[in-house]
Amino acid sequence: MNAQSTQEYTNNDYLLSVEHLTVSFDGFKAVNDLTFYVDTGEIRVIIGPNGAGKTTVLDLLCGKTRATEGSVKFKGRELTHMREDQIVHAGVGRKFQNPSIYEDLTVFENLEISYPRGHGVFGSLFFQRGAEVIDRVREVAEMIFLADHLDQKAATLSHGQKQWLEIGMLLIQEPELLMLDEPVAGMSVAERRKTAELLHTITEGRSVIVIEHDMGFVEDIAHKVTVLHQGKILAEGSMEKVKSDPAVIDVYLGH
Ligand SMILES: Nc1ncnc2c1ncn2[C@@H]1O[C@H](COP(=O)(O)OP(=O)(O)OP(=O)(O)O)[C@@H](O)[C@H]1O
Repeated sequence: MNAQSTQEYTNNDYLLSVEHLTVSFDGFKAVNDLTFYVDTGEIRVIIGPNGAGKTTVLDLLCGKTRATEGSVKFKGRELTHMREDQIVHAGVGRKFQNPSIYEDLTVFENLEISYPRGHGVFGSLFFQRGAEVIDRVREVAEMIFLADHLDQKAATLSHGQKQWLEIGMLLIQEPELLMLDEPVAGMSVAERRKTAELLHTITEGRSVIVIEHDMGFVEDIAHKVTVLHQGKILAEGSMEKVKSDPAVIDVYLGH
């Protein structure tokens, strides 16, 4: 093994190793020399003021934005040179802020289309609906609290149910790392509570990275919190620790 490949596999203890990750937009470093590690089974929450670089970090991890420098290793594989679809295939799922579900299809059909063998809308037209798929759709629908809504058109779901459906569409692909950008924005208190329950259920054998502004929700879900400020880590640790950090109170929580 040469020196470079030895270095590439240094942090296999973690599901995700992000090291010295940097992206520069015309000289402005939106993410600046970021290093953090995520364990299997961990729920990591990224918080920080507007413009801190939170969404850009997820964009870098899922391949939507190319890193200028640094490395992202997922199960020991370098992701920074892979295309978005290759990263999805490697086991990384990303949910954006606005749900991208098919409103005219039922809950069942939305989940079925997302089943890996379905290969999107066109592939699924020629796709035999086997018992295996039906079982998996039912199992995921149960997890996302939509088992009694399988025949309902997605358009008629509440805002919270649509968010859960999209999480379900990712879960059916069995990602080992799931990234969620503000999953409870616009949800009722009851829906937030159920979403926290859902996140705790789905971390069995996988990790979740969540960007969130709702501190009550962060307290409910976070195993560890990373606070970003101006593209850098300001603080990291338990919610308890981060909450009482004067620098965090100064730039974020005190506002
Ligand atoms: N493609 C881009 N080109 C130029 N600047 C960008 C680009 N993407 C993000 N930025 C800038 O990078 C900074 C970080 O943005 P980002 O959206 O990651 O912040 P954020 O922490 O997610 O903020 P918010 O909480 O408001 O969503 C901002 O100043 C933003 O204007």
